Amino acid sequence: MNHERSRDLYDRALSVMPGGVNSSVRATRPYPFFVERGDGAHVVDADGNRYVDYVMGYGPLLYGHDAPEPVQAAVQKHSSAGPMYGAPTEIEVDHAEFVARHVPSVEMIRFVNSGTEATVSAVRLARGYTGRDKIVVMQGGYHGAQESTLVEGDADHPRPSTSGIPTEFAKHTLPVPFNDAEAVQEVFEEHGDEIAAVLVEPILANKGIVMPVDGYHETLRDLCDDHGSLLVFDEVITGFRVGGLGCAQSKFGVTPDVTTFGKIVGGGFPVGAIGGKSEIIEQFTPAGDVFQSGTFSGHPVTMAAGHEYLKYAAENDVYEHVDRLGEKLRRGITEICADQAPEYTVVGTDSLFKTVFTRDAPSTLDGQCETGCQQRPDCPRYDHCPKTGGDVADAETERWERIFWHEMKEQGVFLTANQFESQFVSYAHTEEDIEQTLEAYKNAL
Ligand SMILES: Cc1ncc(COP(=O)(O)O)c(C=O)c1O
Ligand SMILES: N[C@H](C=O)CCC(=O)O
Repeated sequence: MNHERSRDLYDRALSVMPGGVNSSVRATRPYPFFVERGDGAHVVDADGNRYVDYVMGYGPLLYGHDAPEPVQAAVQKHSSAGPMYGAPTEIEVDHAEFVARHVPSVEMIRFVNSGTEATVSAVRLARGYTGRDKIVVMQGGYHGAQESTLVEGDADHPRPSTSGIPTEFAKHTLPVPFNDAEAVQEVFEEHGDEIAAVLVEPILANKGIVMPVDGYHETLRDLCDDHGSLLVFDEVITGFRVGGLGCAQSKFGVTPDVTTFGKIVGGGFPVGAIGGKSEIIEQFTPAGDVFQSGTFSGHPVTMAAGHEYLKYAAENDVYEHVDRLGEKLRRGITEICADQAPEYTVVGTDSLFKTVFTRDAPSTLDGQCETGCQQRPDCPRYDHCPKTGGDVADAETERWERIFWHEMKEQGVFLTANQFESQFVSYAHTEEDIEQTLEAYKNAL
């Protein structure tokens, strides 16, 4: 493939943008391809190369690059009618009502502009509501570019995971290993009456894809109830992707006090949201005294796109389609791995998928699970499935980034460029795309 124009654009970008990009994950080595346009499930780069796209904007694009006609019409209508006012609009109410109707934990919602803004506001809300400072997070969890959660280490020795965050800030954050009930119980024994919230992605979706083991979310729910802390599900990735319109909380049958959203709820436009019980969400200003505000919040174009996105999903076979193709991909890749790379583990659920380049040979070689990792105890590879962020951090990340990702790209398949980011099937993907992708996996692996 020829990438000359992308290389030239990257040269120009490097002199005016740090690392040549506006978000770190885009800086693939030796240089990223620059996208000219999307087309259904595909993207076309500046050199005219076409790829089957599983990055899907890192998750928002449930329909691929051609939104259904009602979405496009609503976006055009609202952009030509304003596009914004600094005053409330009916479409914000429509969208809030829709989300509240479908997501078990949501009675009220505040829309913001990014997933990061949603989790920042959720943490402030939890602290304001409980009058406590500490939050529990999962090692390997990701909640955007915010001070309270860019923290690594463990509950005894938390430290900022990036420069620019005062060490003092990190002492209010208690990281625990995902899926380890004992570890979080111990933290509650020691700090129970100081903990404002447990903030957790219901599925770790920024560290490979790690499913919760049976009973883990129930344990978190019980601990929060017993200690007067809030359970916050960060559904920025899983929201309206896993578990359909009820989100991951309906799939797992555990209702958090607060849910953060982003990505799909904005229909491809910048968005975030914090939803939950009225009694809690009403602590936000101006109803309550936890300050929260934003010039672009509830932007009519975003609200219209998000609302039509979700309405279309409610009225069509969207989740049936993306989940079926997701399963087909996971099964196909699992079969290829069983044959060519049995030490690798296929993970994911619904329309999420990833291959974790696990280093150790599996403890059981006589059968791969059929649909990728669902953390089912009866699966022959249950022990081998990643259970924590640390299990994925140990995978062969260099092999993914330096070799595999490039091989796939050269065969016309655009995957997320590191071992940790999820990949997404959209409504625009076809059986033919899946076949092409599996053929590429076969060659690349
Ligand atoms: C689970 C989760 N929370 C929060 C965020 C932050 O969202 P944004 O990038 O829109 O700020 C992301 C992704 O970036 C995410 O995956
Ligand atoms: N991990 C992030 C969200 O899911 C990747 C998107 C980004 O930060 O650009």
